[in-house]
Amino acid sequence: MRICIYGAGAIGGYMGAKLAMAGADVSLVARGPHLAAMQAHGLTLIEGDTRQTVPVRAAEDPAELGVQDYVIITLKAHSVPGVVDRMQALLGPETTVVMGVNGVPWWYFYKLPGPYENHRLPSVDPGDVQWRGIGPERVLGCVVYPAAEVPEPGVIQHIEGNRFSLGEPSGEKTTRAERLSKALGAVGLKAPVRPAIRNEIWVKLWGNLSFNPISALTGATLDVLCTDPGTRAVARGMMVEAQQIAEAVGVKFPIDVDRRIQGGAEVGAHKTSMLQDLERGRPMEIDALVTAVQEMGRLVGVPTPTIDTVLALIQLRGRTAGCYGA
Ligand SMILES: NC(=O)C1=CN([C@@H]2O[C@H](COP(=O)(O)OP(=O)(O)OC[C@H]3O[C@@H](n4cnc5c(N)ncnc54)[C@H](OP(=O)(O)O)[C@@H]3O)[C@@H](O)[C@H]2O)C=CC1
Ligand SMILES: CC(C)(CO)C(=O)C(=O)O
Repeated sequence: MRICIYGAGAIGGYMGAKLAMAGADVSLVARGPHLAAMQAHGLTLIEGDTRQTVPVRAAEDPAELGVQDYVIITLKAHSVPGVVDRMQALLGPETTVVMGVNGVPWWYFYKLPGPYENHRLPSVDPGDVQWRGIGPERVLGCVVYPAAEVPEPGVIQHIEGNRFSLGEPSGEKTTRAERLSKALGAVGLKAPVRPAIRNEIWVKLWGNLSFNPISALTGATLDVLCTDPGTRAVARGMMVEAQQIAEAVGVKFPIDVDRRIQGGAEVGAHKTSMLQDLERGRPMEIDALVTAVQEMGRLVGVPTPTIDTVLALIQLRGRTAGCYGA
């Protein structure tokens, strides 16, 4: 089984290292000093007290890697449209593409029974570039739970978690999903196949939608922003609006808003990825995490006053910092 990880940074590097250490046929697409370090010295994974280095097949140009059975995309959401052309070298008629990316996925409405079936989301897929160039029929949905970082080029620091939930947009149990689940399970990752992956996408998104921009606007860590009465109320307001939107498109939440905020508080003094990106002057994942939810609200007719306010603030914050927009 040939697996290529496209965007082998923190999350893709973690997954890639686990696969490579177990002898799987895995290759990595990366760039810059991180790619150069992996090519020269291999990929190092630090997990707890263990530090292991493994040789990996890594390239910037996917054409060097050939057609794959699975392409696992672990880029930031805003980076995916720009690589669709290059990715074609990895895609054959049977290739499955796993979207290991936070936020509302561009394929969201594919095979979703109801009035919005096959609706497109310009905020995450401008010009339908992914819909046309990857194709929703190739897609296996994924919710990424582990936390990881790249402390220096060629090195992945695993922080916590090992679950990558998988699910077909149609909810069907398929051989391609089961095969990947087994392959990831065999290397020490958890990859359950879910019958309703969108439910899980929203539970994760609840936090990213609200905690991430609030942390970037305030500089606060999760423990603080989830317990400060003012920011907690803002997060709660965003999440309640999001719940109304999600339920309007058939999502069922297994927990309530307050339990989800409590979960965020329990993560502790952790900076969200959006705050980290802002501090490092890197592009922020605003559109997949927040703008797309506003767009879905407009689509289903749910007002989003709290989301609109926070989105306006974080977009301007991102622009003034050179981390968002043109
Ligand atoms: N890190 C985490 O703990 C978690 C992340 N996620 C989600 O997972 C996804 C991936 O995040 P994460 O792993 O942190 O991101 P990273 O930025 O660490 O990884 C993405 C990698 O792709 C590389 N890349 C970008 N564009 C290209 C390109 N055109 N060609 C080749 N390589 C490219 C980046 O290089 P460069 O650095 O040069 O841009 C980087 O090494 C995001 O959606 C994130 O929100 C979800 C849960 C936790
Ligand atoms: C820390 C957490 C869970 C916040 O929602 C996250 O996923 C992120 O930082 O992107």
